[in-house]
Amino acid sequence: MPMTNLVEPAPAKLNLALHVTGRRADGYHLLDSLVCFASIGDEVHLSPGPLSLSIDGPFSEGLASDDDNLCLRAAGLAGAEVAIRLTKNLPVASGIGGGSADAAAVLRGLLRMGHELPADLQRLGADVPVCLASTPARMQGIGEQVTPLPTLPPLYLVLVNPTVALSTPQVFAAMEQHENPALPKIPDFATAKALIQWLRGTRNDLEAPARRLAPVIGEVLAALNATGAGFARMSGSGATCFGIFDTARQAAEAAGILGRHGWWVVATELAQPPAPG
Ligand SMILES: C[C@@](CO)(OP(=O)(O)O)[C@H](O)COP(=O)(O)OP(=O)(O)OC[C@H]1O[C@@H](n2ccc(N)nc2=O)[C@H](O)[C@@H]1O
Ligand SMILES: Nc1ncnc2c1ncn2[C@@H]1O[C@H](COP(=O)(O)OP(=O)(O)O)[C@@H](O)[C@H]1O
Repeated sequence: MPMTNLVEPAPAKLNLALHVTGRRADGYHLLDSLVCFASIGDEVHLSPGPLSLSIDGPFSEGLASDDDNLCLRAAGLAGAEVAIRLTKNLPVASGIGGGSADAAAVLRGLLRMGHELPADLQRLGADVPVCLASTPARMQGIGEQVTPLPTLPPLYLVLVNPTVALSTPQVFAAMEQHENPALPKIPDFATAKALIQWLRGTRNDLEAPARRLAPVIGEVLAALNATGAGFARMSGSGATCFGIFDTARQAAEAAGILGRHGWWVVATELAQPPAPG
């Protein structure tokens, strides 16, 4: 039965590993990425009505509710008349898929309201297909090949953004080496330790160019390591970095210490899969 007013979470996307394996003739890059989703995220509220968007939340300032907003673009592509309220909890242009996660949440909500998924989701953004399911996946191609993975072990995460917005195209353009090896075989991870061990054999190929554009990323990674992260890396095109901690308590304590830098800091865990239907 189609639903009317509803709320859809838009979980933050994390690229636990991100290899750039080539570049297409149109300039888009081929990726091989282990992607997961955090319980922190934006929130999308949908209700029937003429197409409209209002934005609230800690990062609403500086994000226009105009036709370029990915929420409106997603609803427009689906041909839906819907009133959208976006609660923007995630920093904008920060490598954790905020815009793509929002677009995917609007599309999930519209599905629940009885609409159909539009063709060619990638017109909205390379990350939209993986954000649609918001469950752990291997992402390949330019983002259109999404292979779901088994559930990951519990992860106690701290996300840190030094409040520097990085433009995704600029970070790709600053890469020096576009052809890098693919990810090693992804096993079924029984524990966080096993996952970390595997991550040590992988990279984020966008980290070096992002650090050249925003050297503070190096400080963030050093600070995560200094507060006891078992593993720390930048996500996507940055500048948000994640640390993996042994326990929720250690993550919360580290977040308290890291918050003193004046950065955006949050302790979080992996997202629960979205409710079916
Ligand atoms: C790098 C990644 C990794 O997950 O994450 P973010 O840093 O954006 O979170 C994504 O591929 C980003 O996805 P998304 O932010 O949706 O990118 P899009 O809007 O489609 O593309 C923005 C620009 O990034 C470059 N781009 C994007 C994806 C890709 N596979 N190759 C590219 O070269 C292109 O210059 C493109 O014009
Ligand atoms: N709903 C939205 N949330 C965030 N950014 C949006 C949204 N709609 C459009 N954008 C635009 O998309 C760009 C990329 O933002 P975002 O998706 O947050 O970053 P990233 O791709 O690095 O994860 C921003 O510069 C912003 O202007």
